Amino acid sequence: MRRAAVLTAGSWGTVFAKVLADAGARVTLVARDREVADSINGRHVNPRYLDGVRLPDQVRATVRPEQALRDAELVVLAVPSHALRSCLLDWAPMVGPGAVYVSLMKGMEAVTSHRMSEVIAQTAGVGPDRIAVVSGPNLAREIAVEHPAATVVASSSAATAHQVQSACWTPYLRPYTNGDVVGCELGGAVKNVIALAAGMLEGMGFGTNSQASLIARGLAETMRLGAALGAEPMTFAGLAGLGDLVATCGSPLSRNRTFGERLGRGMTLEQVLAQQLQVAEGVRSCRPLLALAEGLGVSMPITRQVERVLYEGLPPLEAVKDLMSHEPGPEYRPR
Ligand SMILES: NC(=O)C1=CN([C@@H]2O[C@H](COP(=O)(O)OP(=O)(O)OC[C@H]3O[C@@H](n4cnc5c(N)ncnc54)[C@H](O)[C@@H]3O)[C@@H](O)[C@H]2O)C=CC1
Ligand SMILES: O=C(CO)COP(=O)(O)O
Repeated sequence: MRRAAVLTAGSWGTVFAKVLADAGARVTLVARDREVADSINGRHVNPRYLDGVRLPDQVRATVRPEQALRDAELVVLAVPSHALRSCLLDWAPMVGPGAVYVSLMKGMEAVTSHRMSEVIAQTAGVGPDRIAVVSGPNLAREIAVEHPAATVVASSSAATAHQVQSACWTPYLRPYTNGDVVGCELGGAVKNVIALAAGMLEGMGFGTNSQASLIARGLAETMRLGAALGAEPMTFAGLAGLGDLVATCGSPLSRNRTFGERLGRGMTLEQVLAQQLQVAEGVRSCRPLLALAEGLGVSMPITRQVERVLYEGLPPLEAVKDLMSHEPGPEYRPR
């Protein structure tokens, strides 16, 4: 039986632990809190992040990472992106020599603008053949109740991608492989910023044309950045690109969209943050994404306006007016 460690027991980590167990693995889920671990072991539920969903018996929980990592063939990482480097510095020495690292995360590191697979390679000291990324339209709560969905497993190693694909193929989750790690990670990180903007539009009362225009132009700026970084254009037409943008921008389950909606209704960043119990990755990722884009001479006007709303106090309606007043040009331009 395949052995997997999932760190940690937040929303997506808990649901992905269920996916792996339903696909036949023995899973150890690392919780930060003993109460959560006890509840998973005793009652098979994670009341803090996934109330009402029973986890399979093959999911066991611990608060001790070394217990989970000791014999894990798959090390699945689901922490907020800003915490990954410091977490892995602790965890990587406990990981066995042949284990594959699987990133579920959709964010960029502040200051370095590194993608999560880059942070894994640096801190764990492993080559790209031992890293895979899972991304796609995968709202945790829907996967938890087994609504059918598809996802992408990206790795530069086809063998690793296939290994992770077979580890997470269930009757309700259909994983496709993709060799384009850069494109899959960028799709996941940028869509969170665009979902913040989608929420703002919702909060201001705008309709479907506004949302669809945002999704299409958000995809355009994702693709420009991707092209500059050598990503495959077709990745953005797939699950980790358009698929995830549509899911996240359209769903009230999205934390990023909900965060944006509150800003659109007039709340301040501090007020929204005070209510936020789970991570909304776009809030921290928009700056490193912009820094990356600026360094490459790529224009990301929507991401820039989201940053202005978040960190410069620009009212969302002014951000919309600004975007609408730019001199209109051709629909596609490389930069
Ligand atoms: N929830 C979802 O629907 C999906 C989430 N993701 C991505 O998965 C990643 C994790 O998201 P969620 O599990 O949803 O987040 P969450 O907010 O529900 O859970 C975060 C987990 O990380 C732990 N944590 C929080 N701060 C930490 C720190 N400073 N150091 C170490 N651990 C810390 C928490 O205890 C919790 O176990 C994010 O990058 C997110 O974008 C990807 C696909 C779907
Ligand atoms: O990545 C997700 C769906 O694919 C989850 O989005 P949120 O983090 O906005 O909830």
